[in-house]
Amino acid sequence: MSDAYLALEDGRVVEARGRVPGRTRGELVFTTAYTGYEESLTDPSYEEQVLTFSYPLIGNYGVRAERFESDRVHPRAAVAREFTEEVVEWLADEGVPAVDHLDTRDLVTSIREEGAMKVGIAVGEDVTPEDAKEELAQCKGMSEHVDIGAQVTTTELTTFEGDGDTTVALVDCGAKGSIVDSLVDRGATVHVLPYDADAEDVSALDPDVLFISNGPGDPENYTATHDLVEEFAGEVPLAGICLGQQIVASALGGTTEKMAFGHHGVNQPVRDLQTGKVVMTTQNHGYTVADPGDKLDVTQVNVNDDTAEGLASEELSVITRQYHPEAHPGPHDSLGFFDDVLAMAGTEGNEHKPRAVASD
Ligand SMILES: NC(=O)CC[C@H](N)C(=O)O
Repeated sequence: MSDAYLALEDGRVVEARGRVPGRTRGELVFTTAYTGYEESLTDPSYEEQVLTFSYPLIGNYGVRAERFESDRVHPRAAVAREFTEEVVEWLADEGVPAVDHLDTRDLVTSIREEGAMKVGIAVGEDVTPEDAKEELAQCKGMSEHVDIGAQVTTTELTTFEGDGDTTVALVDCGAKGSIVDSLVDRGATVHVLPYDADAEDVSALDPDVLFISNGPGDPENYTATHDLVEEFAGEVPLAGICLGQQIVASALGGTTEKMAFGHHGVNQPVRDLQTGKVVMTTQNHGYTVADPGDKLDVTQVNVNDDTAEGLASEELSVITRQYHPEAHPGPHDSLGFFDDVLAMAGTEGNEHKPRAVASD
């Protein structure tokens, strides 16, 4: 008997050590990031997912709130080979079930071979495999969370003042805090809007850039955000990261699709098609732009699988990234993206010198 069971969609039930009790379910994904567990666990993009760490020891440098990317832990549960006590206390405070002492390498291999799969989790003294199977039976597919943006967005307009003269309207579909920081660091004033903001809300801000954030779930479900992109394309420069790239592409005539298990890690190589330069990037996504349509050009591709990593339109003033140029966690190779966004706005930021060694 064990005090923790994972019921997988492929029919297996895996035993583990229970670290934080609870019963839950979600799409089982993994990250190969070997640092940044605080940033990953507080990334709203993981909403409704169960996050498995391929790196064996999670918590070896403590837990500090200043590294958090949002105000709470977003995965429905956390899985690792070993969690430290400090991480267990943090997850317990947040009410997030956690398990360890299982073969996470085997779990990651299964996800790689069979694709991201649903999982039911039951943790506690008297749990049984049937409890985990009951959770699995209730688990929705990611695309079935049709209003997932409501679970992660800001409830009201929030402004972060910069000392330059660029105004950015950022639509919060589950934005990581370091995206806002990266813009404010460069002098922009960032108005963070709810994911379902309408055209009047944006026009009232008279922004130099409309920026669509990262976020969880299927990009096709963000209908209000699609409408904003369609409304302002060609009127206001557009930028987007991860989910933002997917929504912009879809709203401008492209298509998106679900990947087998996505890209979740901090060492994904991306090549710029113009310069040929390769940068290492942080990635966390399970959907991708299958076809950018005829209004956007692919400017950067993933070296491993040729998926679209950067899109642009000079005519419409659009620049988007599938990866996370803000890092947090991961390499700073692509922080220059934020300078490019402000340059596209045609205004001057502050004298900030990008922290990155090289921009993408
Ligand atoms: N980090 C993100 O913005 C993720 C985008 C989208 N939910 C995906 O999984 O592809």
